[in-house]
Amino acid sequence: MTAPAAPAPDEVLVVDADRPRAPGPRPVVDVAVGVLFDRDGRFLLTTRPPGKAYAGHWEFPGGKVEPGETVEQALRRELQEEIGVTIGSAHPWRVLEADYPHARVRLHVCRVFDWRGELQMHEGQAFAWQTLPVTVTPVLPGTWPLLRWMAQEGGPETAQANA
Ligand SMILES: Nc1nc2c([nH]c(=O)n2[C@H]2C[C@H](O)[C@@H](COP(=O)(O)OP(=O)(O)OP(=O)(O)O)O2)c(=O)[nH]1
Repeated sequence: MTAPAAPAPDEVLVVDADRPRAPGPRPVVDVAVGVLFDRDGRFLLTTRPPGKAYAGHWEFPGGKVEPGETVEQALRRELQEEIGVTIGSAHPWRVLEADYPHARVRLHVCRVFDWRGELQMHEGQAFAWQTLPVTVTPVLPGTWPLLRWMAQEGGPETAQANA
């Protein structure tokens, strides 16, 4: 069975362009990212755990898609593993390609309105429920475009209506 074609990105971002990359073509790593809303229309940001690239930077929770997984399955697994919540539907929203010194990633950003469970930070992350403009710092470079898209699109009511 052939893998489904990769979706065209809505935007391509080069991060820290002055820092060296491995020479030659680099594989693109698929990442499932969740914009999780609470009942008050706030969204969740978490910090990148110690030991990872850009540790301590704020991002939307998520992680790499494993072979054979759909984006929704990957997001469900990652959110269970990392923050202890079980999600219902994940609504595909946008795709961002980010070229970092450590990796090239394709972020499949989904919106999640339906989830249950108590937040548990299993990897020692900090978390914050946020509205725009966000008050946490530093924000991961590859998270800024998502926040900009949210600002362009309006509040959570608009997000849910368009999901
Ligand atoms: N989760 C998440 N990742 C993001 C965002 N923006 C962004 O550029 N990224 C990038 C950073 C990383 O290069 C990549 C996510 O990979 P990761 O290493 O955190 O994934 P993972 O949890 O599966 O990690 P591991 O199993 O290798 O430890 O996506 C975002 O808002 N959320």
